Amino acid sequence: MLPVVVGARRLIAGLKRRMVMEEEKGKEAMAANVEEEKKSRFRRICVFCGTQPGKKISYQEAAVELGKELVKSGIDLVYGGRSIGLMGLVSHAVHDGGRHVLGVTTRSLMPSEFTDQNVGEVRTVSDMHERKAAMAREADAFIALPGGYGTLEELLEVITWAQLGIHKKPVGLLNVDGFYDSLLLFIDMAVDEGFISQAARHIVISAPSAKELVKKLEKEMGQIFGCVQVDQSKVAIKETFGKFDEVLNPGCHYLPWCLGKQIAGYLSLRVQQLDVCCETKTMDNVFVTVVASVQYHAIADKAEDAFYRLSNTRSQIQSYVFDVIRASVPKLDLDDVFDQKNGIAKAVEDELDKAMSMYGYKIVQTLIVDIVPDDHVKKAMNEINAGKCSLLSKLN
Ligand SMILES: C/C(=C\CNc1ncnc2c1ncn2[C@@H]1O[C@H](COP(=O)(O)O)[C@@H](O)[C@H]1O)CO
Repeated sequence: MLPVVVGARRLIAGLKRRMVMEEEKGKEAMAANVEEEKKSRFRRICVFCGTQPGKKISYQEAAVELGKELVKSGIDLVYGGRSIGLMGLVSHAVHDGGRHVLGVTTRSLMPSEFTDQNVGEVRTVSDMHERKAAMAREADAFIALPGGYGTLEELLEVITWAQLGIHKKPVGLLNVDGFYDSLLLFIDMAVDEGFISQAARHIVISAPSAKELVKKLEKEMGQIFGCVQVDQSKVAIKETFGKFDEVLNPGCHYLPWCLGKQIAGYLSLRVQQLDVCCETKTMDNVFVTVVASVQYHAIADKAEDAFYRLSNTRSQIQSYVFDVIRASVPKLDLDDVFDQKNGIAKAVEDELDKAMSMYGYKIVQTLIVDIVPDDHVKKAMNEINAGKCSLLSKLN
């Protein structure tokens, strides 16, 4: 046979083999995609984020990471429709990964002089209110990446709508590098001050990475469908129409929200530790810092008290420790404080246990882990000790 024909045959056979391999690969990829898509309960997520890229590279990386996570989970995107800042990064990542991108914009936000490289479908609506309503309607959940006023406004609106029962879609904060720490602290403070209820506090779900956040939102979505999972070492507080109903133990529970059932929050039963530094003065006028270490846990049978009666357990424990130490140490000389540290610890523990059991907490152990006298006294004590040592060495 002519060498040209042999070469052509080999080439065709090689091509055929490659085609079969590509087909197999395609099938595997499709199977993997189907597998991935099965993973999410969400069809489409709405992302709010900055029109600016932000100063840290981590913000931009997080936008791309979120886009890729949506693709991996088979979730489409709805967003504000511009291709600038973090908005551009997340929308391109989703589009490049083959998922559908819906940008909702208004004529005023998207004038013809802007030459954004928009991807996917762009829907133009008449005003900003209609735009937000359309984005919310099209999504099964919301995620806020770092951003400015626009992002905050969109985020707070969907949180408020959830609080009012206008929607039942989970709301997540992608807390990149602690960007949203101060907002979360503000929310906790508003809960402590009585402006936000415990139940409404749980509307906001946060995580430092896209993967964790999507997972948490999925879990929350299960809850919205009525299934609640209580993890080991925790109990959940169930309310019916805002009133305490029962304490749920670890496992799976069904809570139909249409009958007013909901989880007001979770309570950890694990032992926790709090170190309290208390400055006080001894009878011989030495300023000392006494460091007490308290181990405590919520009592399962008193979970209702532990959840509702105290807004800040740790600051309450701290106040009791201060009270007992400031009542006992000034009655003792410095040397006696060292000698009687176990007695002081016992007094703190007894007082704490009595007081905290009313609030559903058990004090496991209290130790005085350090007694630090004022610097001048420490120096003087060191000098006295050094003097004693040199005298002893001379005598020997
Ligand atoms: C800043 C510039 C134009 C602003 N144009 C916007 N276009 C589209 N969407 C916007 C715009 N401004 C705010 N949004 C929405 O709010 C979020 C971003 O606002 P932030 O203040 O940057 O956080 C975003 O989710 C949008 O939906 C000049 O080019």
